[in-house]
Formats: sequence, structure tokens, C-alpha cells
Amino acid sequence: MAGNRTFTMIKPDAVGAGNTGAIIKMIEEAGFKIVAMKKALLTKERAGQFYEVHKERPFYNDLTTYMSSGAIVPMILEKDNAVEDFRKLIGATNPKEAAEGTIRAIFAESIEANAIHGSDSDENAEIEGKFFFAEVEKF
Ligand SMILES: Nc1ncnc2c1ncn2[C@@H]1O[C@H](COP(=O)(O)OP(=O)(O)OP(=O)(O)O)[C@@H](O)[C@H]1O
Repeated sequence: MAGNRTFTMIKPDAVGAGNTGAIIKMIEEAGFKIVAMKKALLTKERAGQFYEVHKERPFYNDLTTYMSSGAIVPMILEKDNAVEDFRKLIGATNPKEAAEGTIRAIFAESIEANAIHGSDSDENAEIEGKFFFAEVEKF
């Protein structure tokens, strides 16, 4: 079976700190196949579109400023049970609460600069994946 897909993005804090390679290694060693990947930049406006669901939250302005502050590495990943297994690999949003050995426990600086994003549902994986990779049709 080919498995299913999720979307992830290494965030500016982790890319800027030179942790991209180490994070990709953890992702591949956990059994995820990288279907698509690029290094890219978000404008504040496009970061705002990506995090539109958080528009009314107090941290929205800071979050979109941060997400447009440096390079990001978005990827589409494939594995059985991809969405759930990837959320386990990255750990809790707040690195202080992230389980030992998870990507956020190892690399995140704070609740905002938390190293990596992982889609929280199959539906959002498709929406977010297509936000960066319009050419990838199958999810
Ligand atoms: N209280 C907060 N203060 C500052 N930033 C926050 C806070 N809560 C969330 N964020 C930022 O907004 C992002 C999206 O929040 P969400 O609740 O969707 O968390 P998540 O699903 O774990 O993270 P992501 O969607 O990035 O994988 C978080 O990853 C974090 O960068």
C-alpha cells in the first residue's frame, strides 16, 4: 500500500539555526517518504492566508511576522497513517510539553518558534499541501 499523505513545514527558527538537515533525517528515519520539498519564503500576507484559522487569536500578528521572517522548508510526506504519526513525531505545540525525543522537544525555541508544522487532519493536509505544491494532485 502506498500509504497516505501529510503536509509539513520546517519553520524559520529551525531553518535559520541550521537544523533543516537533522530534522529531515529524523523524518526519513521515522519512515516518511518525501514526495515534494522546497526551500521558500512567505510574505506576511501569504503567511496570514496559511494561518487564516487563527485570524482572531491574539498571537496572529506576531505569528505571521515570524513566519515571514526567514526561509521555510515545506514538504509533502507519505506513510501509512501519515497525519497522526507525524503529529506524534513532532510533539506538542508548546515545546515545554513536547514528549522527549520529539522534533519540537529537540529543536523548538518557544511556543511560537516551534521548529515545525504538521497538518492536523487529512482534509487540512490536502489544503496546506496544495497551498505550496499546486502540482501535487493526489492526497
Ligand atoms: N499561545 C500561542 N502563542 C504564540 N504562538 C502560538 C500560540 N499558540 C499557537 N501558536 C503558534 O501558532 C501555530 C499554530 O497553532 P496551532 O494551535 O494550530 O498549533 P499546532 O497545530 O501544534 O501547530 P502547527 O499548526 O504549526 O502544526 C503554532 O505552531 C505556533 O507557532
